[in-house]
Amino acid sequence: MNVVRMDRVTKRYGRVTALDGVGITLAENTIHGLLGRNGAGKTTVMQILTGQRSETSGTVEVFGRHPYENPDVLANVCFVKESQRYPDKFKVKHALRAGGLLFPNWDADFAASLVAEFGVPVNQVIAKLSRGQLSAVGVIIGLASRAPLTLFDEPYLGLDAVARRLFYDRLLADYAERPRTVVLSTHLIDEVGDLIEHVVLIDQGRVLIDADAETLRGQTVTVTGPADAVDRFVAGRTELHRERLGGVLRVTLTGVPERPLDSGLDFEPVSLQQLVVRATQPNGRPVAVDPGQGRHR
Ligand SMILES: Nc1ncnc2c1ncn2[C@@H]1O[C@H](COP(=O)(O)OP(=O)(O)OP(=O)(O)O)[C@@H](O)[C@H]1O
Repeated sequence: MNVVRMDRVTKRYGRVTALDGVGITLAENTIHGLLGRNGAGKTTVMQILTGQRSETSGTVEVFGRHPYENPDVLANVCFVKESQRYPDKFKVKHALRAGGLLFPNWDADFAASLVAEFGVPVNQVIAKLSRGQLSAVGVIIGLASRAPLTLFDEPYLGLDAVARRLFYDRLLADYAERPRTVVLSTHLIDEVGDLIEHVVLIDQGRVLIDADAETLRGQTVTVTGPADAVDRFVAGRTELHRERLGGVLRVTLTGVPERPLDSGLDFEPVSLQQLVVRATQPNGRPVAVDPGQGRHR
């Protein structure tokens, strides 16, 4: 079942077209990576899905209904963002209590264990927390909400590497026991590469890639070799990027299920981060990859 459906969604802010005909479906019980360069439109997508902004045109459905001012939909949605604001005098414990009131699946024991693991002072006024502690509060609320649709818009930017690892580990462990639909928007792609089951890559307001992560990883390679031999191999395939150094050509391709033996060409695997960089850098080329539904091991 799909939890989210966006069809031909456009969002304009005055003269700026932030989203330009976006079509996305997010499957139930899947961890999605919502990736793209600065200003690509990721936050706008998440704001529309969580009823914080309305689309200029197109169709938006979350759990089958439009999310805007729809309490039935929004009770099942948790949106955690880096710039999250809290009332001035709120202490951490107040934010956690609010989480318990807002989210039907809230797990107070889980929240308490995360507070201890992240070392967040619950009696501290939120405005006086360090940047990392503030990020930890968002992450704790996102995890303990157990919302059927949980979106994280880079809320862990303030966390140090150890705390980020803790977040990824707790997310994966909890998700394995209680699957839900998660959207992670991040620029730390290598760090979340193993978590992501489905990739949505947005560039300049358009969806470039919407594909099962495992398939994408397995079918994306960089081929290097003599220019004419590489050109013969890549003919008719979907190119993400090419660079030429003298007589040597290096092309990153997707949709390559098998590497031919004895071709005299060199095939290198491509990480998700490399793929995103190559697909979105100015001489990268848009790709269309068949969407598939993946699940964790
Ligand atoms: N309130 C606004 N008014 C005008 N333009 C806006 C507004 N919010 C976003 N934009 C523009 O819409 C585009 C998409 O912005 P958005 O915040 O969705 O990108 P993003 O992918 O989340 O970027 P980042 O990775 O930098 O957070 C950008 O060009 C941005 O400048």
